[in-house]
Amino acid sequence: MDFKTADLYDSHGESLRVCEPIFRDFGGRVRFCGPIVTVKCFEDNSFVKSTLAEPGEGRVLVVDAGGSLRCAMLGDLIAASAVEQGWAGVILFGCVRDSAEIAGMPLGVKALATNPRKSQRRGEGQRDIPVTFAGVRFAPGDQVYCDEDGILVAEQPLLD
Ligand SMILES: O=C([O-])CC(=O)C(=O)O
Repeated sequence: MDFKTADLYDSHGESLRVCEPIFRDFGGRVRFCGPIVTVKCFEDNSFVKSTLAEPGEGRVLVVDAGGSLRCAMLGDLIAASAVEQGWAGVILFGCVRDSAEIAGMPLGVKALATNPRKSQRRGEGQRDIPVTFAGVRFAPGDQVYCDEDGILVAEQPLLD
């Protein structure tokens, strides 16, 4: 997968949605892209766990976790399940934990920060709805492109 977000921006300009630069990279892959699947949840990672246990088929899970810094929505076990199932990555508007292990995994992970506290699982959340954070709307089926410079969202695939 050979692309740079800066070059994609130069080619496609403001037809792309450009995320505000609030994310850090935690995964072993920094450059990743794919069709978007969405989850919306708050301090409850039930839907993150169940979605990443399904076949990923190279898609990217975008999690609107409300920007909470109070607990982690993704740890090494769920991240390992995402790798096993073939997800390209996770963009998480929230926190991760087990960051040392996640850094060694072939998975893209962009999130806000780390927190050792785990979330509660009450089975609450929503799936496959448009979500908005970091100044950008992420709709299921949109394409997302991530690298060390940031995150771009497009309505159509940009690469061959
Ligand atoms: O289980 C959780 O809630 C998060 C976690 O630590 C893991 O994925 O290993």
